[in-house]
Amino acid sequence: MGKTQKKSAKGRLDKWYKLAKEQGYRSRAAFKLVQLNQKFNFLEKAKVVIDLCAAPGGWLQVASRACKPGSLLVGVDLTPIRPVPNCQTFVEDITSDKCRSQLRGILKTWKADVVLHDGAPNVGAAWLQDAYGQAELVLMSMKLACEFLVPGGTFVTKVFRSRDYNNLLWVFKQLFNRVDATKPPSSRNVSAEIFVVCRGYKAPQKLDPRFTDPRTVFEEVTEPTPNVEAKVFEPEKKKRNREGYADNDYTLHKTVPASDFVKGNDPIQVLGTSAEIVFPEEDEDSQRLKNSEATDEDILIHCSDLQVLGKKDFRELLKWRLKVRNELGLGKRPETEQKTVVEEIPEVDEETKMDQELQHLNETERTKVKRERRRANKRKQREIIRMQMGMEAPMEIGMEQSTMGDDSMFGLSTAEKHGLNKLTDASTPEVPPTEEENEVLEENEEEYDSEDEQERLEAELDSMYSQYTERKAESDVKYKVKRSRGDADDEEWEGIQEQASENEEDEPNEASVEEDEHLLTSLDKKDSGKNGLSKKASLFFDQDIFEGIGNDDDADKEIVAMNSAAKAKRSSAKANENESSDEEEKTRKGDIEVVPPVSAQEKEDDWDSDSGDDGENVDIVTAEAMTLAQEIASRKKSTSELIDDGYNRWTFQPKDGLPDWFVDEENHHNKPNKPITKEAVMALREKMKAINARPIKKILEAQGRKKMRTVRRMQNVAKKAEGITESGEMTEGEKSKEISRLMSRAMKAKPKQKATLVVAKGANRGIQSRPKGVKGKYKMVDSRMKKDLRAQKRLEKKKRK
Ligand SMILES: C[S@@+](CC[C@H](N)C(=O)[O-])C[C@H]1O[C@@H](n2cnc3c(N)ncnc32)[C@H](O)[C@@H]1O
Repeated sequence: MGKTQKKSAKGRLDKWYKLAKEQGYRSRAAFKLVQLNQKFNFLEKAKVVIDLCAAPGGWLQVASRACKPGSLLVGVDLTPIRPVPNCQTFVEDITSDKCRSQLRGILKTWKADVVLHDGAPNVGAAWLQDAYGQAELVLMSMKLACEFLVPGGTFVTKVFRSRDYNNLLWVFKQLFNRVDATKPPSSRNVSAEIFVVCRGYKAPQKLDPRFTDPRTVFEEVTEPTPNVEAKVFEPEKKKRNREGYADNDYTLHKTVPASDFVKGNDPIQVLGTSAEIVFPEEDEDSQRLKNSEATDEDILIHCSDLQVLGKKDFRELLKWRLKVRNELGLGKRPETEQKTVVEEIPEVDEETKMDQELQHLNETERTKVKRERRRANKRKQREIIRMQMGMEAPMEIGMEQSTMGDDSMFGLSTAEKHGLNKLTDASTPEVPPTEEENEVLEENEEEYDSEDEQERLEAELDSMYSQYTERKAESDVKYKVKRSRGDADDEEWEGIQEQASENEEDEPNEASVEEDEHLLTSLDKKDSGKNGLSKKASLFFDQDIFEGIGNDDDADKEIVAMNSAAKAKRSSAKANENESSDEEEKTRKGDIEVVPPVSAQEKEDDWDSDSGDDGENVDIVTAEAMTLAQEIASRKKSTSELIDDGYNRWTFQPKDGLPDWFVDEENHHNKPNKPITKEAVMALREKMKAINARPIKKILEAQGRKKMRTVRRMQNVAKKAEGITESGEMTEGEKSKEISRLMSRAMKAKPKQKATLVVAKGANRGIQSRPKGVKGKYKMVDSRMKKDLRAQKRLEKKKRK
């Protein structure tokens, strides 16, 4: 960087040239489109692309690689283009009517998503003339683009920085929503070319002919006095006042040494008239400036092309100049210079008036849009309230599932937009907002600053989420099952003990009562010689923190008393059944029993009593539950271990006040990873196999019906047999014969009525009703079926032989 690039034949063979060779592009220009597309992303979505002035075809190659397969790519140029895969090309002058009709013939009723234009008349010695010719060509290409572009389409063109540059830009802005001028890195600095990407074609019903008439567009605008300050400080606003290259001075690329810019008294003049600030090696001061700490990469980039800088960049350069002036010991800026900077930009010309008018119009438009948005929000809110009151179904207000994606009300993006970013931003470091962001923020603040508004939005968010879950449950059975299972799981996990006592309400399980009692007893005994505690436990309880616990631990005693009372209640129930034990009798007397440490055997008994019949009939359906069940059954885990396991980082996660969608997401993703064993999985599989092996309900019902029919038949036979035995007309032999005949008839299943097969051909082809002449059950078949059957029989016969 810094070195002036020479526009010599050797200079052309730069890295882009080599890269183009390497990647098989026909021209180094291809990289310009690659880089433009990287920045603005217009090719990926395009289905129809027109490349005006396409020879030798580099841009067409890029388009054919970037667009979707099957896209229509058309290239036109004065010179023939060698065939490019997936592209159609023809030779024509883009300014001619023939070109237009040929394009129409290829595109038929289609419209182009992107129109590219990289045309340039052969820039020779007569620069001024050629520059005008190029600007005219651009205008013609724009005219063609307007005819073929879809609304919202993109037009990419190359423009030379000349007198007409600003006029062209002004026209583009009238026809497109966004106009960006840029110089891709692969475009040589010495070249005056600049690329303009115009997005969002407004597609006016009638194109004002003045926009495409070179005489009107390039009409001279008289500039009373050149205003360099305006160029630097208001480059966007004052673009139309730029006079391009000075008369009789057609040097395309003016450079100025950095030392001149820094030492000089009129930096603004320099910035307004030069194309590049260079750091020549022979200039000691410039080199010092280059190596200065204040000179970062951004500054070097700004210096390399002043023509594409904006207001902010110019300010940065001026700030940098001040810094390095101090470093060079040049001190403060001379008075005159300071004056220049603060000086007000003179306004008053007609152009400024037009600008002001335009600004005013824009302002009015913005206010209108804002008002409409606010109204739409209010309407939506009213509709939601109506819906919540059951006055309207969600579909009636157009909240379909499709809107429930990222952009939906509970999508994070929307939530953030509506000021709910607190939820997601907690850990994000604060980044100072840019000017544009500030504007947006201010707008948002204006609209959503009140707390009521936030609450309303949250309520809206919640209600839409519940609708979403309902819809999801309706359409997704799996989700329904999962949710119903999940609801049970969703109850806050309060540890195993609490859950157990919840289940049994005021009947705490015996093991837990004894655990508590045992703990207290152990604590009691701590002072009196730590009986019953292991050495490790004794050491643990020896710590200062436990001092005095054993003496006045009323709370714990209260717990034990409560547990004992519950136990007493249960014991009395048992006593009624004459099954009272000694222990229970003691409890009935109201004693707070001091239980000796539980021995291994007693512990085992605990397990036995735990697995008692009063437990709920729990169905184990997950591998985690099966693992736990096996551990309990095989006594790998004790009660206290289970309780300990119940306390983890998920145990006391507060869920109050959190929105449902957030809690659902948490339940889905943030959950304990409970261990499972291979045995548990196998056991579960076996269980499922056994369940699957059971006959299904319908079969069971059919079997039952059959049984019932047989019983009824037998009852009938019994009645008839009674009649036969009582009859006096028959001999004993005849009677028994008749009865056994009746019996065998009743036992015989009625032969199934066979269906008549009717071939669907001739008059029977495609009929919906009963075929003529067919009685009873029938089945429509095609001739093929019968033939297949015959073939099968033949084969079987053959095998038997
Ligand atoms: C810089 S080249 C285009 C390079 C091309 N984009 C690529 O990537 O290979 C400029 C082209 O514009 C063409 N051109 C100039 N005036 C034209 C016109 N009136 N109609 C059609 N093509 C024109 C020239 O023939 C030349 O091939």
